[in-house]
Amino acid sequence: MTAETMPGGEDPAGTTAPPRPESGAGPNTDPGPGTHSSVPRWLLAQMRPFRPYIALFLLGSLAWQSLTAAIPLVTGLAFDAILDQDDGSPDFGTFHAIAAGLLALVVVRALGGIMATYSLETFASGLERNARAQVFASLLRKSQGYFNRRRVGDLSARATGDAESLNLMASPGFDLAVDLALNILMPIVFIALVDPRLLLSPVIFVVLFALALAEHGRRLEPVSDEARERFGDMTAQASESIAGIEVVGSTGGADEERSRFSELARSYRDASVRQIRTQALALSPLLLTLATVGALVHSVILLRDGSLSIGELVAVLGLMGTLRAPTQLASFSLGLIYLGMAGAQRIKEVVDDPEGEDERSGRHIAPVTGEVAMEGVTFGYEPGKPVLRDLSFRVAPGTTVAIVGATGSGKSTLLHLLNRTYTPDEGRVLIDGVPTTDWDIGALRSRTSVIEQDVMLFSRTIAENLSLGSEGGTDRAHMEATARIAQAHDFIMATEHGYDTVVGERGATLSGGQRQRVAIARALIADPRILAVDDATSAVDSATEYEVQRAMRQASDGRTTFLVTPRLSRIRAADHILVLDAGRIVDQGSHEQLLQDCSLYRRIFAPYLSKPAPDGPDAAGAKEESH
Ligand SMILES: Nc1ncnc2c1ncn2[C@@H]1O[C@H](COP(=O)(O)OP(=O)(O)OP(=O)(O)O)[C@@H](O)[C@H]1O
Repeated sequence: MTAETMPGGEDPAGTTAPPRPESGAGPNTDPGPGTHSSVPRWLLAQMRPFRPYIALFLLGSLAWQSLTAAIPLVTGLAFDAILDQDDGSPDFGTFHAIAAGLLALVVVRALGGIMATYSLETFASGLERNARAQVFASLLRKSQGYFNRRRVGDLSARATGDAESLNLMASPGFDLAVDLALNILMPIVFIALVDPRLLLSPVIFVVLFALALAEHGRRLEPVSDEARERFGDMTAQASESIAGIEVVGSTGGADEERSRFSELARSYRDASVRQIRTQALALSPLLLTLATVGALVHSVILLRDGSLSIGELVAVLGLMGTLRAPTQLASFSLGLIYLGMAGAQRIKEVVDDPEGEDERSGRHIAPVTGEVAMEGVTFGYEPGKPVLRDLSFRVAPGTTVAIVGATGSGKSTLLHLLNRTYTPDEGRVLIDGVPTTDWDIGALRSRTSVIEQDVMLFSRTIAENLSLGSEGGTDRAHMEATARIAQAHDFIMATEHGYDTVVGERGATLSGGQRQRVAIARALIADPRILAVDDATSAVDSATEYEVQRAMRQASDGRTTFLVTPRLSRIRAADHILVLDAGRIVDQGSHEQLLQDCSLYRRIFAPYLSKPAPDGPDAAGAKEESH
């Protein structure tokens, strides 16, 4: 059975890429954030699509357990047929009939067992798959701010280890729990059939056992939560260190990273040991031994009375024996269930987090023409700490806007508001006069491209990286034409398989300048009307820088372009310049106007105007172009 055909593969909870509710693209079955008020309720909702499998599992288990309990009883009858005849001669006719019945019971029991196992495994793996899909789909809907405040490794631990804990909770966790319940119920029913007076010991046992389990569960809950949390911490540290392995290596921080990781691995191990130790401290096996001794003593008394046969005594002891395995496994089963509940809690925290709401799309769909305005925009990454304050400006379609300001003044942040990577806390960002919050996010982003300072490529082919985001891919001719504009075609063709060359993770096998040009080509493929370029080319050699600058110039042709660049010639050539200081626009206008009116602008550029082509960027990151 493939994942797609599994129950729940039809996405009962709106787990896989649910349509945006406002887009009108189809029914959104996502229960939405905050609708599961508790973990058990959330788990029940997850189980709903698997009801037929759960029913088959229960039926199969019932068949297995009832027949397992019936076998000692029927064996007892066989003993009686041989030993307990009034005339002293064994009744082989009855014995053979009982033996044939036993064979039939064993076959039916095996079929029940197979049905139970198949249904349970389908249910368990489906539960894991759906939970994982929900985490992933909900992460894709989250706002950028959500990720800024969380560790990637911990989030991926929720989609992997925590989702797997749901599988283990179902199988063998639930399996053992159901076995346990039936294994206790069945012998009790059969013992009652033998002689209701014999219920005394097992019933006392069941009551004490239930009390012991409840207490055991109370102790297991916190240690299980802690084990899952520590697992998340450890995974987060591992993925951060691996992602930053270059820095770790180049700064000689490997020993420190190793000891940090060892520390977290030790905490996880300690938490797991605490969980297992708590699991092992279950009283139930001791209780069962006492109950079996009680049942034996009671049966012998009744045998002496003559009110119980030897066959019945054998049957009762056999039935008490069937309690042993599930009793021993009860705490193991409970441990898995509590670990699963802890995992479910962590998954639920992601899936039901209302922060995902930030990204809800508006309904406005229209071709973007490229008029951009901000009206009193204030924004901060953290509440109460604005990075941009009260920004206002308006530019016509096709304008090139340069943003200048000291490092940390908020230039990159401003670019991220244009395509609603972030939403302003106050004020409005208007694209063609419509607030970004009213735009259908797909329509807005399909014609608004941002070229980041830190270019991110996926470990896929160059062609796949280039057509990222264009539904149905991009035809090769268009891709090549765009790569030529971005000055990327020649170096792409020089790679081993051209456009089909697979790049390393995050584009590691390409140089900084090459990555940038792939990013420019990628941004241009959708023919955006608004282009935001965060250009930090200072790290590349001058020949590459020239190529990148040429690409940037061509890319901005005919588009509303927002430019954060260290290149003075590009700033000077811009139609409009915004001067940022500590998150405020202190002045705006053309280069000449600003040189005349803005003292900060003059301070930034005066040294380079009197002394062209300096070697490095100044405090504002501005330098004269060398080509
Ligand atoms: N993801 C983030 N989470 C929290 N704070 C952030 C984040 N990104 C930037 N900041 C903070 O916002 C402020 C503005 O950063 P931003 O990157 O916009 O400045 P910038 O002018 O582009 O700087 P630079 O010229 O160095 O690139 C800085 O104080 C920075 O620490």
